[in-house]
Amino acid sequence: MGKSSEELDQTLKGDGRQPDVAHDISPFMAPPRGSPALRSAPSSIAGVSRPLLPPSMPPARARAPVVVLTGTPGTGKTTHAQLLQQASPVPLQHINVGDWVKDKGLYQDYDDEWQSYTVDEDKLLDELEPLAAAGGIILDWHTSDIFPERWPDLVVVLRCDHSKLWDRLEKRGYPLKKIQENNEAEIMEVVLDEVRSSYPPEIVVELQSETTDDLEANVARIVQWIEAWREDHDTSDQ
Ligand SMILES: Nc1ncnc2c1ncn2[C@@H]1O[C@H](COP(=O)(O)OP(=O)(O)OP(=O)(O)O)[C@@H](O)[C@H]1O
Repeated sequence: MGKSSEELDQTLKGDGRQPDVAHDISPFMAPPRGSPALRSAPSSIAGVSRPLLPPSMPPARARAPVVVLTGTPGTGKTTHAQLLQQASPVPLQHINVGDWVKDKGLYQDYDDEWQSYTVDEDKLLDELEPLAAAGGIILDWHTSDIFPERWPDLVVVLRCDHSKLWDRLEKRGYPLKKIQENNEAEIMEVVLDEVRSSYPPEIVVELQSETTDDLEANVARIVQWIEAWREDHDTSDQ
């Protein structure tokens, strides 16, 4: 069933990576690309804001869902994606979109000052379109509002207390300016705002990602959602 705390610890310790240019593809550091107006803050972010429900009228198109895992850099998207991939009852391809952009050259240029790539959104969407249509993917990125509304079956926004987030980003060796930008973005709920203005509320869920318990509970919950999605889609005879 769930992972032992030892295994979870191992997953978490395993991060230890150095700052990677792929993780510099940050909407918070790049020159503004239509960043959303900061609307009034949603209510409490403590815990889950709404029940995680399967879609009621699913399109019969895929054997497995498209799950978007988003959140400010450092909130735990990749860690969740890796564990979800292992725990999922259906095969899911984990796409770290930042890495894709870098590896496949899906960018226009690199901004030295902001240490950030300017993503070529058209190229990126063209690359991802067939995968999204086939289903069975986890899209792991801090920018989620460029994905067409029809793509995701579930959008998970990970949240983290800003002081914890600061520590995580500091451990990565991010420059102070970049830590501040991302920290402020988390406080101002920039990603959550983007998601809320891009996708229907019934497919959006906000989850805390501060502890290993959160991590384990979140993954278990998404797995449950996938089970429900499968039943809804009756994938048994495909
Ligand atoms: N729920 C959690 N509990 C404890 N530590 C966590 C949790 N989620 C993530 N972490 C730790 O925080 C760090 C950042 O996690 P991770 O790389 O998964 O974030 P990310 O959102 O994918 O970042 P980026 O957008 O920059 O790729 C890692 O060291 C990871 O182990």
